[in-house]
Amino acid sequence: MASNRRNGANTPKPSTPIELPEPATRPTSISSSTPTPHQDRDTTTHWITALFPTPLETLLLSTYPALLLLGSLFSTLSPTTRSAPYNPTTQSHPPSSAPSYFALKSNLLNTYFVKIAWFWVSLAYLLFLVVHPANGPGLLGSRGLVLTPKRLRGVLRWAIVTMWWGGVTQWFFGPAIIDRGFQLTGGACELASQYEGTGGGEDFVTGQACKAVGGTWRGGHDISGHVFILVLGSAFLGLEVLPILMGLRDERRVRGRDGGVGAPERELVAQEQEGRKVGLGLPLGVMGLSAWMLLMTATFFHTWFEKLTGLLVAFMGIVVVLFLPRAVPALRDVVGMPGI
Ligand SMILES: CCCCC/C=C\C/C=C\C/C=C\C/C=C\CCCC(=O)SCCNC(=O)CCNC(=O)[C@H](O)C(C)(C)COP(=O)(O)OP(=O)(O)OC[C@H]1O[C@@H](n2cnc3c(N)ncnc32)[C@H](O)[C@@H]1OP(=O)(O)O
Repeated sequence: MASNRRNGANTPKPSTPIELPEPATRPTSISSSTPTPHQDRDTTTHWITALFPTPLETLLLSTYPALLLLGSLFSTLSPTTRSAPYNPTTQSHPPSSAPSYFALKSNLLNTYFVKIAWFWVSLAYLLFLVVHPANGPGLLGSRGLVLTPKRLRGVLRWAIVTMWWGGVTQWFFGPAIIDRGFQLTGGACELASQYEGTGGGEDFVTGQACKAVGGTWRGGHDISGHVFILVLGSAFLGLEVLPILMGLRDERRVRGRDGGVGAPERELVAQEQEGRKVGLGLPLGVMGLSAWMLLMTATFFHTWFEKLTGLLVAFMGIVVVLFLPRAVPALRDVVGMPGI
């Protein structure tokens, strides 16, 4: 239904549509003109429908709530997990009675993947930008790296998503948004006895600082940082590479005048194929690991409400960077859209 409307079956076309080179998965025309009064209603409808995800994007985005539900359901139904003691303060099962290897905080994927997940997401995305031929002549080609507008806008979208990750988990003009939310909902640092009577628990305004002095970060709502970072990173990567995966935009393929592929062109085609493999391999790998760790997080850690808020805060960043520009031409002119 939504896709029919987006494809213009029922919606009158705005007067001066910008001709964007649209991949198959995008809305077909987006107006940048100032609406005249009689166009207001149509323009509003168009503005809203432009924000809707395409069917493929809906499929990608709905895997996140589905994985969270699946994990939560498994933890409720599995007799082993249900009967294992759970400590809400540490948000985990005590290691001595952990129902699975992935229920341990020290599991290898948690230590080397999730705990530094933004490094992996950034590496995968920046590599995709610099080697994949859909973004312009790439690092692996004999023509060398060309700084195309697509690459610059891609870096800008990454920078904005990175700022959202940083603001939510690291620093937001003081404590990060997760820590501020925890305190606003009544949470505080309960200090170990040796610190009592010194500065007081109020001195420790982040969960990390509190745990570092042996205190307990207790009482407020703690958004799941794991759900947040896994969803934000993998949805960003997924929505960025989807148009290239599905649209099969092959405009950089080099052909001779007769339409055939000659010897120098063959070399270029081989380089481009290498760029495609390397460029897409890491993002897809990071997405796969994220899906697995999201399932494990949903199964063994956090309450359902902490997982839900982690998901919603991640989606907020995705909507602003990847969906809002479709409806706001001024924003689109600056940050662009994936694949375009
Ligand atoms: C065209 C021009 C191109 C220009 C570019 C040029 C070249 C490009 C080429 C190459 C580029 C090369 C390099 C670029 C690469 C990078 C640049 C970017 C640099 C970086 O960017 S570098 C930053 C790295 N830095 C991170 O990336 C940190 C990520 N980190 C976090 O942001 C937090 O850490 C977070 C969100 C994870 C908070 O998490 P949290 O752990 O505190 O909180 P949560 O509420 O989720 O968990 C409560 C308790 O449950 C446990 N728990 C839950 N789920 C679990 C599970 N599934 N398994 C085991 N334990 C689990 C937890 O372990 C915790 O336990 P406990 O507190 O005791 O640890």
